[in-house]
Amino acid sequence: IMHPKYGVDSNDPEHLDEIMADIDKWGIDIFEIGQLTNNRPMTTVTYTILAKRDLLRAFNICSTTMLNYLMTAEDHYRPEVPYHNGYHAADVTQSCHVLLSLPALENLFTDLEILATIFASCIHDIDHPGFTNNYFITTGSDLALMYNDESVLENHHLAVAFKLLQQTDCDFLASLPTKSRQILRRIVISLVLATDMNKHMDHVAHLKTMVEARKLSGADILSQENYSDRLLILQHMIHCADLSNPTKPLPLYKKWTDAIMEEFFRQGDAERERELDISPMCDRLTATVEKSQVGFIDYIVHPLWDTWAELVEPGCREIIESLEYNRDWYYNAVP
Ligand SMILES: COc1ccc(/C(C)=N\OCC(=O)N2C[C@H](C)O[C@@H](C)C2)cc1OC1CCCC1
Ligand SMILES: [Zn+2]
Repeated sequence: IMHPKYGVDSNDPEHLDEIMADIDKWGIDIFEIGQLTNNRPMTTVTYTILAKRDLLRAFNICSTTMLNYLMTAEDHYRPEVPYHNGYHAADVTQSCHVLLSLPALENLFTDLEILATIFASCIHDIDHPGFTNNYFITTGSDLALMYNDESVLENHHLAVAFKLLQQTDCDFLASLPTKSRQILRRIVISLVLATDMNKHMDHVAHLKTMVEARKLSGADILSQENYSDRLLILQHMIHCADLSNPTKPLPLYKKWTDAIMEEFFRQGDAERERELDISPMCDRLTATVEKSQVGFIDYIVHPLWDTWAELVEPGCREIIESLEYNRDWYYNAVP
């Protein structure tokens, strides 16, 4: 069967063609893609990237099965959640796609590792309820009970994503040899668990150590051999993509900020309602949005991207410049 060019139908195919021409570029407008595809940004972006990278052919993946899985997965993101919905999944997937194409990483990863990274990105927040791990732990939720308070949401995203493969005509990995399936599953689990903010500091430290060690030994940081180093780079990559909003063109970044703040404020409303302590930055009555973004960039996003930039230099100089421009904009916007 023939499928639409980007896997989904559009109310304005010419306009979609124009936008999708930028699929390899940092700063593509994910919101516009969603509007042109009846809220299917994740399916559109992921299918286009897999097809463009020839991964469907490389692994003999049937397009219909792939689209069945992607649509079903996208249906398991919650549209009523302001930030952690299908738009964020599409954004992180497309961002990883661009980072995978950085010159410094050329020929480093196998097709299976690339397929695993794209798959992990598009499902990494699936069925996200719009509250933080801490909220589920503090309120003694079933989810926290299920996962013993350890990376609660990230474990849930993985369980949901792999369970969906069992739905009729959704197992796009059916044609992979068992060994490949096992390797892919291991990488996907490792990458989604790496998006847990609790692991952030360890991550940055671990990558810094690796970069320093490689510099001292004079070895080419990005040579093929070491599997665990390649996995570490992919973990850092998806974490960078997950925290890439402040590095995007300002109009997009501001939309992401509005979305995350509304999501955090709804959590704050629930905490106020339940007479719990209101989490940091979650109180809509006292929040300082601009100041919080400056702190987020200075303490979390900039150090993360600085470490990444050292690894792939000079590949993400523009991204860092955009981050620093945006930081100054929010700094000057502080009332
Ligand atoms: C565009 O802005 C954001 C985009 C994404 C996020 C997410 C999903 N996680 O980010 C890390 C996080 O949740 N943190 C853990 C703890 C709540 O302390 C924080 C400083 C960092 C947060 C964004 O901004 C936040 C941070 C400053 C105001 C709201
Ligand atoms: Zn995420």
